[in-house]
Amino acid sequence: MGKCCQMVMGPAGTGKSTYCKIMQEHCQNAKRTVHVVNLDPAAEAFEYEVAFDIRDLISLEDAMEELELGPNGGLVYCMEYLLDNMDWLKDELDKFDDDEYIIFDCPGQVLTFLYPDGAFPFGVELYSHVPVMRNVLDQLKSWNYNVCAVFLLDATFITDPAKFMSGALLSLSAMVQLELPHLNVLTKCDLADRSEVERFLDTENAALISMHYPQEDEDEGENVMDDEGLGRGAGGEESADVGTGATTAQREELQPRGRLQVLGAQGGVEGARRGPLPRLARLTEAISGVLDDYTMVNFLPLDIRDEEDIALVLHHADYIVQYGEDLEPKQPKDDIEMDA
Ligand SMILES: Nc1nc2c(ncn2[C@@H]2O[C@H](COP(=O)(O)OP(=O)(O)OP(=O)(O)O)[C@@H](O)[C@H]2O)c(=O)[nH]1
Repeated sequence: MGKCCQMVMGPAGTGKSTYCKIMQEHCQNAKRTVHVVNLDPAAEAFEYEVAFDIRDLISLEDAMEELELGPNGGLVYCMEYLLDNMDWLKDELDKFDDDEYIIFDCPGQVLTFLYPDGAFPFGVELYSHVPVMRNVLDQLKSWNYNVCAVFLLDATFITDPAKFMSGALLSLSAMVQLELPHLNVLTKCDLADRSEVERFLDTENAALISMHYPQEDEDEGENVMDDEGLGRGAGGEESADVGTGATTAQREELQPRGRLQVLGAQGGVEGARRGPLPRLARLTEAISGVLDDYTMVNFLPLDIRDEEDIALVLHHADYIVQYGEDLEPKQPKDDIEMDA
């Protein structure tokens, strides 16, 4: 049987370590061996049985202290250090038998700033903007590992489809950059209403977006964005920030820059509550339409209290990495009894 592994990734706090723990327990109960490896140099504690730990090679704390780096630079440095020391990883992996199944608990994104309501972490995109994770994965593949990316997103995101969609785009960018077979999992389903989760997953993104942010009558003063992403009325005058009464400079400080604006914030915290500007809402809807049309990002729900959910996620991952393909088919129990 070939070597198989899952790379468990996703934004910070989406439940990567918890996923590894419940998969390990599930497999132990099924008398199946999996090894969980910690590849997060920022990890503090985890509840699974760790096979080996990147922090024995380098930890984020040491990198930040010794090189006077911030958390983003420190994390990228640690992963590059791993890449320079792949013989360490190879030596550790070689201690396992050839047919062992490994689950890698990968780093989350570093928090550099927060979405206006404080819930969505964005930062250095280790999986899409720097090549280091891709290079680590290429090495694993060259050592004959069948690799599956398991990308986790928090079910509580479904309360805001635009936020959920930005998470789906993160998953998509990881898919594009890593070029790995990919499984998307919606974690923490125990915290959400199950029927709501099912309804959400069955509804197309574009429909969700338009339900959540109904379009206003755009003839009545369409907003447009200038180069700096500040809202202006149709006549070109700068729109007042009704929610906060903030000055332009204050609003600029409140507003996250770049792609976040595409997904909808106008005028800081209050603006984010009001929803996106009409033009941005149309863009968000168009992007979600593309995701729908090409069935690019689908999620499997995971409630960690539900063994069927856990088994189904594992089954999909096994299928992707072709785990057990060359196992001898088991004799059905009835046949064994009849033989005896
Ligand atoms: N209710 C519930 N809480 C969860 C679940 N998964 C994770 N959590 C909680 O969410 C928090 C973060 O979980 P972790 O498993 O540490 O998440 P992570 O993605 O490994 O976090 P980082 O390594 O910091 O990126 C912890 O307080 C967990 O107890 C879940 O399925 N249900």
